[in-house]
Amino acid sequence: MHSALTAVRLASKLCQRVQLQLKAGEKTDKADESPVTVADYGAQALVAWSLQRSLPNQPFSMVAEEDSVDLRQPEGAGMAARITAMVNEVVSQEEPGSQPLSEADVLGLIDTGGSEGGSQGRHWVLDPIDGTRGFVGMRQYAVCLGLLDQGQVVVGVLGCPNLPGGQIQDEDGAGNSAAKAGTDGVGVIFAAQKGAGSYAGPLAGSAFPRDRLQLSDTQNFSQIRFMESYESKHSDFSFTAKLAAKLGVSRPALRIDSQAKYGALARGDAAINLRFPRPGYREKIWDHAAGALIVQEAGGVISDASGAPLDFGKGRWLDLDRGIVSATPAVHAALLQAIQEVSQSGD
Ligand SMILES: Nc1ncnc2c1ncn2[C@@H]1O[C@H](COP(=O)(O)O)[C@@H](O)[C@H]1OP(=O)(O)O
Ligand SMILES: [Mg+2]
Ligand SMILES: [Mg+2]
Ligand SMILES: [Mg+2]
Repeated sequence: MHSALTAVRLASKLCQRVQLQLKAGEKTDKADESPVTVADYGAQALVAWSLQRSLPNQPFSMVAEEDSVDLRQPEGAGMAARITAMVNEVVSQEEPGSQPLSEADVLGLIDTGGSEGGSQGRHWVLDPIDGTRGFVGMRQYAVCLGLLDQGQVVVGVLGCPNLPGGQIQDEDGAGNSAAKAGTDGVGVIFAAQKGAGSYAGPLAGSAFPRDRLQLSDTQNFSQIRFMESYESKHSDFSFTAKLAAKLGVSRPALRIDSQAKYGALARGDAAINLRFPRPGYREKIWDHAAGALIVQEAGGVISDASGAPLDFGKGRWLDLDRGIVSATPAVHAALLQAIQEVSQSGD
């Protein structure tokens, strides 16, 4: 757990610096049209560097989102140099006097994320920046690190540099319009260990997060609200609006990017998190592993749209029925019922 916290904090530091300096043109779009920035790559390299340094005698396997293929093309050379410089800036602060990493070292670190994972052995699961669109748009994003042991998530850590430390009250108070990283009380780290609970605390500093998260269940649908993606292309807002109406949830949706939603759910900012991507979209394990454990250890429930638990031991992808839903237990049960009814009604 200590190594995961350290790795996420270092990567978050790099992301915060890059977000402050974001320049147009330093973003590429992958084949699936999702953006990727110097910070996505840099954060992935730093997490690999930090974990290997903290745990030198353990076999290292990591399932992570990015790879260095585009950076090894001639067009990627400038970006690779910039990433190497960013990574070295953080490394030299962490380990003063150390030999700087070469570009080849950094590309090699990024490529340690190519593991297939699975139901055997231990594998780190990393999304170096979840919510890259939020990152580029100066909204929410999260550095997400999980540890799989025999196919089960046993550790989950989320670094959320732009998340307010207190509960989000109003819909646009979610840091969506103004990233205030570094200002007082902004920046939260969530951590969970299987069987040992979920905790939240300040991202800054190095203290173990101390606030134990325990969800209180409710059936009061007129009071609760749900969360969903900020990006309409990531989830079907018309379906979620029908679900909310069916449940009697009248408060407007809280729309924020990334797995910061899972942290927000675990601390009670909202009672439901809904995600219904377009048909054919394949969910990846790094988009949910850390957040799922944080929700479960706080007393929440997460499943696919049919109620089946998520199986993180099947490789890089999740195999599931339509969407992913998480909520407090009684609300989750009502939600599954509502999903069936709204799907059957066909309107
Ligand atoms: N077309 C898509 N549909 C659904 N999710 C997507 C799509 N493209 C990228 N994502 C991923 O969805 C997650 C963001 O969800 P949300 O909108 O709820 O924050 C991210 O992991 C993002 O990837 P990435 O990690 O590259 O940002
Ligand atoms: Mg991406
Ligand atoms: Mg992601
Ligand atoms: Mg990502």
